[in-house]
Amino acid sequence: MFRILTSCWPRVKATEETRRNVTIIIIGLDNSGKTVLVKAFQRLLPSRMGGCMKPELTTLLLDDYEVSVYDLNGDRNGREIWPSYYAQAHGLVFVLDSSDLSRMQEVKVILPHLLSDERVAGKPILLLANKQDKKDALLLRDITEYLLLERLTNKNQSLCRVEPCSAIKNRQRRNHEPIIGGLRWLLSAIGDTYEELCAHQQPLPSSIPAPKSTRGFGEIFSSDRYRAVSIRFSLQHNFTTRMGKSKEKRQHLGQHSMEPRPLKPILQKEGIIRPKKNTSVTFALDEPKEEDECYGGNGACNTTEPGYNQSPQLHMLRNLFEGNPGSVVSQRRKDIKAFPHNLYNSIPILSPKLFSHTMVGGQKKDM
Ligand SMILES: Nc1nc2c(ncn2[C@@H]2O[C@H](COP(=O)(O)OP(=O)(O)OP(=O)(O)O)[C@@H](O)[C@H]2O)c(=O)[nH]1
Ligand SMILES: [Mg+2]
Repeated sequence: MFRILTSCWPRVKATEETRRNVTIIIIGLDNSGKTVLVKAFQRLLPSRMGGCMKPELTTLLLDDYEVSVYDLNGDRNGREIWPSYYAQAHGLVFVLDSSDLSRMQEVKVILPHLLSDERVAGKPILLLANKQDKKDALLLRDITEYLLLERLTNKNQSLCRVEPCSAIKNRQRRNHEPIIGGLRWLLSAIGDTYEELCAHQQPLPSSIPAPKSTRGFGEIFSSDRYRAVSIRFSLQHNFTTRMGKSKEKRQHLGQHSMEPRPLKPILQKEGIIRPKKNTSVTFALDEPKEEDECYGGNGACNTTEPGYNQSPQLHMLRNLFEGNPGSVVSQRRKDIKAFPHNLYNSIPILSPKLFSHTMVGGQKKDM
């Protein structure tokens, strides 16, 4: 017995030595399901709680990573302290409640601020579209279109993957494959630029500032949900508002006294909500041209490989609207692999600076 243990020890030690320490933060509006998700991770993976000093901290082991996960509150006060954690995080998980249409606009306002923060820009982000078990849950393609995710992630150079999930879906492990798969993707995206991310990492401030009562990030964006849904948008207009007010003013949602309007009928009217169908939607984007690859600056492509003789925009659009199932994209086209699960849709979005424009509603829009 002793001999068996001693022979195993070098291997365990080697694993510990090669294990990478990664910090991620889990954020999103209050009630989106962050804590339930963390509990699911704790059930599914070897884990350690942060103890009484840091109740928001959980440590997970997955693959070659030891992951410190901070579950941050999403209410108004909680949002004020998110920024204290940005510089320490290697990557982010943003959780949204796919069924809470009345708060989608809040998410839409928060995300650009989050992704453009200099402590966040360029870091990989996993967006978990939670509560897919609810019958009103929005489809992934509607969420990504509405939140302008492709544009946002390109602009801020952040790799982003959107994963539909249900944190409370019954407890069998296979039902949680989307969240484990999503976490794996996040870790591997972090692993690809680990040294660079570590070089910019800063430790948590010794004391996290208490939320101020002055008007801050949390207050601007967490104002009452019915005001938030009064913003109108349309696919044709790239979801910009039509209120004729200045951009800055439009972002301060609370300033408008428009009648609250339910979001779902607007989405339906604008053709954004399509019949519910669990088809997969995948973006497949290339990195900028390498010597031996196609898609030069002029968009020309000489390869004869099947499926590669189309512009990246068209390819992306085809995947988006024809719902090519079952493919997943890693950072380069040549690394595209079979998608490991088919329980839910998935939209991995890869966004090195690739496009000067995007296709929305069949129209070319400048970025
Ligand atoms: N139907 C359904 N309910 C869920 C799911 N995930 C979480 N919930 C419920 O949503 C509510 C909020 O979940 P929490 O995990 O506490 O939300 P949170 O994001 O941590 O909220 P804050 O800590 O306040 O920011 C709870 O009642 C959960 O049971 C899900 O996938 N489906
Ligand atoms: Mg919570």
